[in-house]
Amino acid sequence: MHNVVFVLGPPGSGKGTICAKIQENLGYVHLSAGDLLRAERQREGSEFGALIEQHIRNGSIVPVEITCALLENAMNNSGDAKGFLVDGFPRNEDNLQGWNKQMTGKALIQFVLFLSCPVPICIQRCLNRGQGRTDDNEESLKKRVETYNHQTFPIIEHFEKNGLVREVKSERSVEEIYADVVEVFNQTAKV
Ligand SMILES: Nc1ncnc2c1ncn2[C@@H]1O[C@H](COP(=O)(O)OP(=O)(O)OP(=O)(O)O)[C@@H](O)[C@H]1O
Ligand SMILES: Nc1ccn([C@H]2C[C@H](O)[C@@H](COP(=O)(O)O)O2)c(=O)n1
Ligand SMILES: [Mg+2]
Repeated sequence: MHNVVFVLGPPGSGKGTICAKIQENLGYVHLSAGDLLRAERQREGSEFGALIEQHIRNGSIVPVEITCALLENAMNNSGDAKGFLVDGFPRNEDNLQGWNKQMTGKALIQFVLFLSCPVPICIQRCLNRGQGRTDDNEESLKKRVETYNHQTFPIIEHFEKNGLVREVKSERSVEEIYADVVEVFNQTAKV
């Protein structure tokens, strides 16, 4: 049974940055759904490359059958990990239903780490990111924020109703955010 922490928040809220620090210090393995999709997009012979690129540029969400298979494969190939930080997933109802269908009995959701951050700050972070992403532009970001507000935030609200959300305000410095994140993990370990 894989232990899983979902990491959600608007584009540019710092999910990847904070997950990297958690992985470095707390023994969890970071799996970014976006990174896995970008790798699949580039993979020689992938039948999904064009579809993935279209969704990424459009800020829309790839069908869960593709994304969940990549996540499950990565978890199964990660050896005996303490747990997995599943970054940027589930991002919509299709993701959530697909996860429930494919991963029930295989994964236990410990909690959802929600990095909340004002959208204008997030947009500036993405525009300044400098990683050459095809979706770090005004047009794509507009659509990504739209997707987050209308499709992803309802997923966070779903988990909130089940008492699983741990919100950390993320407009602050990385150090301040991470200090609160460590406390969240410490509190979970005590339960
Ligand atoms: N607390 C912070 N303060 C200032 N800059 C930050 C902070 N956290 C992350 N950044 C920077 O903002 C950019 C976006 O961060 P990151 O890639 O971690 O966000 P993300 O939530 O994973 O975004 P996406 O959903 O687009 O993948 C990066 O350039 C990162 O270095
Ligand atoms: N569950 C997911 C996660 C990501 N994607 C696609 C669409 C996103 O805009 C893009 C980039 O994700 P990020 O690296 O910003 O977390 O990847 C998806 O379709 N489904
Ligand atoms: Mg990211």
